[in-house]
Amino acid sequence: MSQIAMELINVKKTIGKKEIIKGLSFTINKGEVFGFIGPNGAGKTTTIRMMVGLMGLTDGDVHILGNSIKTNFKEAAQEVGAIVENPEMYPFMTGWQNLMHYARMMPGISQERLKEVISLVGLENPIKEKVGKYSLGMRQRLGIAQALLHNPSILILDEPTNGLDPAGIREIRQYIRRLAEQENVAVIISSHLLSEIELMCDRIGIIKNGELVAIQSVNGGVDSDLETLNQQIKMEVTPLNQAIDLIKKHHNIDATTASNSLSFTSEKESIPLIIQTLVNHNISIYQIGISKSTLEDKFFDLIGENTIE
Ligand SMILES: Nc1ncnc2c1ncn2[C@@H]1O[C@H](COP(=O)(O)OP(=O)(O)OP(=O)(O)O)[C@@H](O)[C@H]1O
Repeated sequence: MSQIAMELINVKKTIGKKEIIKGLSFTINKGEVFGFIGPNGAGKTTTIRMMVGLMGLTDGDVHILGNSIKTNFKEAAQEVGAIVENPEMYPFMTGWQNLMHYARMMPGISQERLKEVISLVGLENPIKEKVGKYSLGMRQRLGIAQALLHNPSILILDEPTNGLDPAGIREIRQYIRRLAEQENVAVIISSHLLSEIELMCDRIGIIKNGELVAIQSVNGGVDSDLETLNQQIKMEVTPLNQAIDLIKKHHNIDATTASNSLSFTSEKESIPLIIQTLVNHNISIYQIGISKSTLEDKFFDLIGENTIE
């Protein structure tokens, strides 16, 4: 069975004379959290509106579990749950009553399913309380529960962390990861704040001016089309200068120094080889620290801007 949940095939959108989306093609897998990132005005919301059928495509197609959104809209749409604008909730009704209200509009949603989605987003305790008393994070989770009622294979969230405090973001992150890992739901999240969603995504697609700039595996996945993040390595060694020369000579990497350490960036696969070179030349290694260069650095490199606002 195919692992592909959604496929964008050369999707284009022109509004008036302006080409807003200029031929986007990428796939999203089942059980994957995919971040859709770009500066304000890049075209994220427009793309998402097309993915969920709220807006027509000028050209190209979106396949959802193999069904074209153009020719098999009904089959495609029933596999998608989405929060595109802020979910409409009635503050004077309880969480349960709000969900019941939506469930009545859809055929075949059982009370069991309601309980299931409530537990998926961890709202068992406050579900009998009025939504007016909920925090923004709880309201977002209720919105996710609502979007999941009809058991879709794909959940699309446009800027789900907007306005949330760090604790709220952490909670959303937990439940989204759980959905992907336990329910095999493909989750697509858009954001212009990379640092907020970096930790919850498996892959990130960066969009700028309606074009895909890069697709990046967050944890350095094995997918061959994907560029993995370089590692930033810091080593405390002696003698320092000899170590720098050896790294340059044998691995063609320029290391820099700070106090009695050296640092450099390299692919993960090269790290053991570099260590071996140093050990073979009797360099004493006291400490090694490895950190990923942040996706934010990469993001700014790619879009060539210093700020995303
Ligand atoms: N109905 C429309 N008519 C004309 N231009 C539009 C329309 N909708 C969007 N645009 C333009 O298309 C571009 C992409 O907008 P979009 O809202 O998709 O970006 P975004 O990446 O979601 O940005 P944000 O992070 O600000 O939500 C912008 O330049 C916007 O001005």
